Order: sequence, then C-alpha cells, then structure tokens
Amino acid sequence: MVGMSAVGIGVGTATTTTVAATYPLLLSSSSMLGVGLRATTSAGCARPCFASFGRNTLIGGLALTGHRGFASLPEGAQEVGKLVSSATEKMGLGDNQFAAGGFQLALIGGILAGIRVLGSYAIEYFKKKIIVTAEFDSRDESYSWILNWLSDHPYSKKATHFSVSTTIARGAQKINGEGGDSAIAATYFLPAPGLHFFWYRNRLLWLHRERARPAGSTVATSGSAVENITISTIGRSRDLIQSLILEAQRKFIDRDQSRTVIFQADQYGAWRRTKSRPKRPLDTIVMDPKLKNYIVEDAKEFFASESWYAERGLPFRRGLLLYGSPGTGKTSFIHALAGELGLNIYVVNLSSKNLTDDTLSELVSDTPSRCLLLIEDVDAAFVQRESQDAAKGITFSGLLNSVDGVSAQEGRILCMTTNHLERLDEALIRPGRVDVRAKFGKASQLQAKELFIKFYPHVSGTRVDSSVSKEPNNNKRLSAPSNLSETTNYLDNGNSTVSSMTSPAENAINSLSAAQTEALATQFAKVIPDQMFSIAQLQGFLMGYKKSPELAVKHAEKFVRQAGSAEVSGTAKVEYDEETTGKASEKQFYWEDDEEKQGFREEKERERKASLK
Ligand SMILES: Nc1ncnc2c1ncn2[C@@H]1O[C@H](COP(=O)(O)OP(=O)(O)OP(=O)(O)O)[C@@H](O)[C@H]1O
Repeated sequence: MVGMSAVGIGVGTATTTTVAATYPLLLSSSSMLGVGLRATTSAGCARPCFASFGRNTLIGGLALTGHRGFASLPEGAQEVGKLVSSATEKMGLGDNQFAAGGFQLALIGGILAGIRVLGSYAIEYFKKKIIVTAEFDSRDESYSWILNWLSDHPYSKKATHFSVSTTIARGAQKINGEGGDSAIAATYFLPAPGLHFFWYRNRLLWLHRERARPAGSTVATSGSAVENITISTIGRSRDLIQSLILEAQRKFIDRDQSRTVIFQADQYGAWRRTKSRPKRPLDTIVMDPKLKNYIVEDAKEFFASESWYAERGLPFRRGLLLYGSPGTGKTSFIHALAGELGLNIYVVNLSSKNLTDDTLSELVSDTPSRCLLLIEDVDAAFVQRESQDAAKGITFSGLLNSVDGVSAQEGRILCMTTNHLERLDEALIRPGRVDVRAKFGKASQLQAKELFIKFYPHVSGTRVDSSVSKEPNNNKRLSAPSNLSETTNYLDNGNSTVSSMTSPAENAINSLSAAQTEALATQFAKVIPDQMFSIAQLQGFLMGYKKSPELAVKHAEKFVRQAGSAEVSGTAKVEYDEETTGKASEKQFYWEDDEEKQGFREEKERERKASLK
C-alpha cells in the first residue's frame, strides 16, 4: 500500500486472479496517479472476480469494462465510466488496450483521491462547526492542570480502564498518603489512554488520551513518551471547555497555595516546573532579625509600588544579592522569602552548557510578572568558562542584557547568590541591577543558641522533630565542605549508622521543659566560637544527635576541637586568618581530593566510635 502522494503501479495480467489481487493494491492506495496495464480477461469473468474487493471492485470494474460498455454497472458508476472512456478516446489511446487501461486507472485513482481529500476536508469542516475541542500536551503545564482536575473527577474514580500514577506533574507529588501516612506513596487514578465519555455541568464530553511513542522506539516509555489529551463536546461555543480549563487551573494553583514551586530551564530553553516544596517559614532561618525584616519588608514594598515606579519611568524590577560563606543560609532564605511573599522561584543555572545569551534573554522575559528569579553562584559561571570552552554558554554582557535589558520581565525580584563577592564585576552589582546587598556570615553564639532551640523544639512536654529534621535531604553537600560537616553528613546519610552508634537510651525522646532546653542551648552556644562555623555545619553536627540535646552539648567541645585539629591530621586543609582572629577565614575548609575525604571520614568515625565506648 502506498501513501496519498505516491504513485501506484499495478500490473494486470491475463488471469482474473491477478487482476483481483493487483487492482485493490493500486486503487486503495489513493494514489494521484495510477499506472497499469489493462487486464485482457473476458468481461464475463470480471464481475465475480471483483466481488470480494469492496469499493475497489467498482473502480476495477470501470477500468475493465470502460472500453466495452457499462450496462452491467450501477448508474452513477456508468456515468464515471463513460467519462473515463471518452477521456481515453480523446487522448487517442482507444486503440491501445494496455495504455488505455493504464490511463483509465490513473484517472480514476486521481478522481478517487480527490474525492477522498475533499471528503476529509468536508468532514473536518463540519467537525469544527459542531464540535469544540481543546488539546493539551504533556510538555505544557496546562497538562498538569487537566490531570489534576481529572484525578478528582468522579469519572476517574469509577472508570474501569484507568491508569495509576504517583505524580501528575514533575515535582507535584500529592501531599498525603491518604490517612496522613507519609510512608505510603500518594496515588492518582486517571483515565487510561483511549477514549472516555464523562459528564461535566450536565453536558456530555469526551476525552481522548494518547501516548506517543518516542521516535525509533517500539515501546512507549513513560520517561520520554509525550502524551496528549483532547477534550471535546458538541456545540459551537467554547465557554464550557474554557470554564473547565479555568476550573482546572484554579484547582491546581490552589493546591500549590501552601507550597513553593520551583521552575528550571529545560534543554529547549523553556521554563519547566521541577519541584514544589512546602513553604519554608521565615522563622526557620537563623539570621540577624533586623536584616531578615529589612529584606522582607523591602520586597513587600516593592510589589506594592508598581505605580510609583511607573510614574517615575523606572523599570519595575528589584535586585537582591546575598553573599557569604557556603552553608550560611542564602538559598534557604530565598526559599523562605518566596514562601512569605507567595511567589514561585525560577532558577537559572548559568553553568548550563545549553544556555546561550538568547535563551537566557528569552527565559528571563518569559518569567511571570510576580516571581523570584534566582541565579545561584553567580560568580562561578564565568570563572569555569574561562578554563573551558569560551565559545559555549553565555557571555557576561549577555547576562547583563538579560537581567535588565529592554525585554527583561517587569515585576520580578532578581536574587543572586555568591560565595565570593570580590569576584563579581562591578557592572553586575551596580545599583539598579542590585538594590540590596546582604552578607550572610558564620554563626554568632547567639545564632548557635537560636539554632539549638529551633532544632529541639518542645511541644507539650514531648520532643518533636524540628522542621529542619523533617527534611531529610536538607543537609545538602556544601560546595566547600568542612571536615566536620563531612563527618556528620556521612553519618546522617545512613540512618542505620547513626542508630547503631547510639544506644537506645540516646534515642529515647526526652521531654525537657522549655527552660531546660534553653539552658542546654546556652551551654552549647558558649562552646561554639563566634563566627567559626556556618549554620549548615552546626546543623550537620546536631543531626548526629537528633533526639538527644544533652549529648549534643556533651560532644560540642570535641566537635570544636576536631575542627581545629583538621589541619594537624593532614587530611584536610584549613585556611586560617591567623593575623586577625586565629579562626578559619571566609574561605573555609576544602579538600584536596576524594581519597583524602574518604580517609578523613574513616579516621573521624574511628575516633567517634572510640569516644562512645
Ligand atoms: N541561617 C540559616 N538558618 C537556617 N538553616 C540554615 C541556615 N544556614 C544554613 N542552613 C541550613 O544549611 C543547609 C544549607 O543552607 P543553604 O543552602 O541555604 O546555604 P547557602 O548559603 O545557600 O550555601 P551555598 O553558598 O553553598 O549555596 C540547609 O539545610 C539549611 O537549612
């Protein structure tokens, strides 16, 4: 079988069997041009032979009988036959039976194809006139709205052909196990691929869900398969389906009310929702309360003063630069700020090889008008690039143009973070691009105390896990980790290791009074030198004693001592700013290579085990 535009070539022979086998091939191909040799079978034999080939029989019959008369064919077909026959005569092919047959078939094929094409256009036209259809593609966010909406629709709960999914959008997991059991993965029941009919506002709608196979694959894999949903109804007005879409969108947004959604650029340079997290309360961030308050109020005021900016012809944009050592809470604060302001975060990774000046500019202009645009480690992209392929990725001027060029989106706050303020070009952080600069320093003793109290919150005489410890992966690997955070990260990464190293008594949930907790926090803070550790390091240490604040206090001194002895051990390098404080400087600890890291971990673990004996 050949396609619509192909040329069909049929070869008829003297036997009726071959004619029957050949003509369907030729004629059902819808070819615009059919070339064939006319069968030289007897007229009497032709009709029974074609009987089993449906409508091709008629065409075959026309071709065969066109030269001899059409008495035995239906009236309409006779007319077409006569037309074909007279065209053949006019072409002067009447005497050559083979050429005439071929020409007739070509003509008939053309007419048939034309009728088909016109027919399908007509059907499409009438479909559009009486059926309203909306289409959703899994590469677009609206697809998640529809899946979310469908998962709650009564039809999905009773459909006998349904699919089960644990997620309806990347990063949009259901927030339960039903019954609140977070250990049970949440599930969505959705109409399976295929055709489904359901009711919406007393009108019948039908839904077609289709899963496209990735090119070159015979199996539709969920990872790469593109899905497509169409929802249709009879009528000429789009109102019903539009209101369904709006309802689905609202529902989806509502369910994100208590969450911060994070978007990242995909390989095509378009924003893609990657995850959503419960909003992080601002009071989980340990930092100078004045600074915290200043930034939050500044952001609120910014969003409330659009007309003020417009009246003065100023671009309605705000820039925030957070700088300081790794693990001091810059990223965490931005998440908390987004939660406080009810904004989503759009993250740009400047080191991405897929990012060019053009895609960055497009991404920035595609951000919604109220959001936080986050560029982390803004210094890193250009430093790395110098040593790699300078032709790849974005340029510095491309970055400048994107963040405040003419096409840059208005109404957003650009947040940049860096561990190295001194490496940033003045042009990038000049007023107008960066309006607020905030330094995130190492923990003061006061902050160490605050962290301790937050880490061991106290509810009705029973200790509960802090919000920090509810996020098991929040103890993310630092880009320049210290010896100590490495040790505790290591312990924290394997819960079994932690519990095997702590006695049942240590795991018992204590019920200290608030005053007792505060007293322990004060003891802890006294031991922790001012501005020596980042909050992440202290948090990493406390993670080793999740349920035992007393033990945390007991081991704190050793923790500090070990930090100081890291250089002596020769396994980690520590840069000291001896002249001034004798404490680790901003540059903090760094490791030579992985082997050193591993060796150090093992040594620390041995020491730790020995101390617990
Ligand atoms: N000031 C803080 N208050 C509360 N938690 C903090 C603070 N600083 C760090 N943490 C905790 O330490 C971890 C790392 O913090 P975060 O990623 O925010 O640091 P950062 O300054 O952005 O680090 P980097 O510069 O390496 O990206 C998180 O789990 C976070 O909860």
